[in-house]
Amino acid sequence: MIKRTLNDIAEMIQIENDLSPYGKKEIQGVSINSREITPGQLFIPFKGERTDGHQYVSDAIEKGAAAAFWQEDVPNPPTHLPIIIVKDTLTALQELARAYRNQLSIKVVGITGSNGKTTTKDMMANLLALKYKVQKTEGNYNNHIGLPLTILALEERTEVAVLEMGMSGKGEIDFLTKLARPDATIITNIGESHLQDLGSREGIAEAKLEIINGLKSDGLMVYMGDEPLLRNYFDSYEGQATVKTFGRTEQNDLYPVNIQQLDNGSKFQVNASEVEFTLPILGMHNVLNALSAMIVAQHFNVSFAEMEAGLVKVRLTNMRMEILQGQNGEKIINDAYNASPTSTQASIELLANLPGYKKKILVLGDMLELGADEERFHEEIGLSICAENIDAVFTYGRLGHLIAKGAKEVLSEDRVFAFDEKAPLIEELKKHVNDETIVLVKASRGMKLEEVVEGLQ
Ligand SMILES: CC(=O)N[C@H]1[C@@H](OP(=O)(O)OP(=O)(O)OC[C@H]2O[C@@H](n3ccc(=O)[nH]c3=O)[C@H](O)[C@@H]2O)O[C@H](CO)[C@@H](O)[C@@H]1O[C@H](C)C(=O)N[C@@H](C)C(=O)N[C@H](CCC(=O)N[C@@H](CCC[C@@H](N)C(=O)O)C(=O)O)C(=O)O
Ligand SMILES: Nc1ncnc2c1ncn2[C@@H]1O[C@H](COP(=O)(O)OP(=O)(O)OP(=O)(O)O)[C@@H](O)[C@H]1O
Ligand SMILES: C[C@@H](N)C(=O)N[C@H](C)C(=O)O
Repeated sequence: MIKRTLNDIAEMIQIENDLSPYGKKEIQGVSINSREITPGQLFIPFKGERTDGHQYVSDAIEKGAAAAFWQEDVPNPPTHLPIIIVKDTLTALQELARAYRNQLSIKVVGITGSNGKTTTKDMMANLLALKYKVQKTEGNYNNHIGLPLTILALEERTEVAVLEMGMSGKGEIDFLTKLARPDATIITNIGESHLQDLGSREGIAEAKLEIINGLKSDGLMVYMGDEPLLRNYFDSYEGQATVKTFGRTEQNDLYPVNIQQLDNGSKFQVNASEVEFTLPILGMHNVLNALSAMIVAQHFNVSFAEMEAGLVKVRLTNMRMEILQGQNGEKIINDAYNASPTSTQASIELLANLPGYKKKILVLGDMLELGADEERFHEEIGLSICAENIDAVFTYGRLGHLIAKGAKEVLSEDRVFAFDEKAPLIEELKKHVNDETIVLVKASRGMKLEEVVEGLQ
């Protein structure tokens, strides 16, 4: 984590404060939450939806914070305390992170895409940790606040930082990538996430492609080559970066062969090696996520034989294809972190192809932020369900009724159940599960469908 004096920090964010007598006081790390302060940190207050962090500056320092920022338009700064007056605390956080990143002799991998950023980040970190001291985005800290916090948590001796870059609007990735200045970048896919804000998949692709704006000129750009919106862009790309593709088809630089679906993951080989890889994470989409990380790992001189050891140890951030056990002996795939049409289709494909279960049940909730076509997207999900592979569908939420409507076109009505409340859904679902059943649970973050998973356990 960042360790600098207050004088250093004033210089790094280019402000002129008389910090005496505190100028030589050193901070260790940064926090935006006084409830989580650890000794020596710099506390950065934000005006939030529920309260203003400036109310907690004195409290933070009493709890051991070494110093705090204070936004100049907030009255009554506690001048008797070690504080740095700034024009805007968010900008100060971001510029401190930018300056710190530029002082570090570190390689950076930036990962974006509609789906799979967090998963790919976890896989990437595992592969690079075989050879390097690696730090990565924790959880989903991937935006204009989370990414700067992640950078400021980097140790001076860290060799590679794996940073997740999220967005829900144009210009957001451009800001993040120019701050992080990555040496390698990945675009996992182009789905429909945040379509409401971006207007079209073309708009989503344009926003994701901003990641190349911060890529080092001799850097590596890796993208999902089966996506026409990306391939069309790179077919006329004239930049100096090395461009590599991954995907299902042989048009890509790296693609999987001899894929075996296991009950807890996949075995596969790739076109560029004889090594057989085992990925203890379900789903073909996660094989693709692994391929993107493997291309970057190869760029960092990690061998395929070493990658085999790295992939077999991958453990994902929770609620992504998390395999759990229910009260009645059923297996549960908790994939409830988030959902869009692309990620939901990937999960339905996974469940349909999973060997070893007599009964397979889908529990699907609303997919949010999809814009004007949201109802069509949900009905199409229902229509896509294959009656031969899926035994029952339970839906939750207003838009879940549209999934049910589509599902009833392909499954008999007695195999489709739509609910507006979680408790009755859980009660009915328990009647349908036993030790030969597997249940997959998926919806957007805002639906909190993990509460259904908890109801089964
Ligand atoms: C600034 C902050 O901390 N926000 C979080 C806070 O929000 P809220 O406004 O409710 O804060 P409060 O009013 O409660 O408090 C104000 C501040 O005061 C501090 N404080 C309060 C009380 C106290 O006793 N002491 C205090 O110090 C407090 O800490 C505040 O700083 O709480 C919300 C609920 O927990 C958080 O959600 C909110 O976090 C915001 C959203 C945030 O951006 N956090 C980042 C660190 C982050 O990276 N969060 C990720 C999610 C990122 C994300 O959604 N990514 C998108 C893509 C990017 C979209 C982009 N357009 C965007 O807007 O994000 C994606 O799809 O992945 C995470 O948490 O997982
Ligand atoms: N390559 C992929 N293609 C389609 N769906 C995917 C892919 N990778 C992951 N998913 C699905 O997306 C869900 C979210 O995965 P993950 O958290 O890694 O993505 P993310 O991009 O970080 O998501 P978010 O933007 O919501 O934070 C997973 O539970 C999985 O269902
Ligand atoms: C908060 C934003 N990153 C997100 O995940 N939106 C989804 C669609 C949700 O809120 O469920």
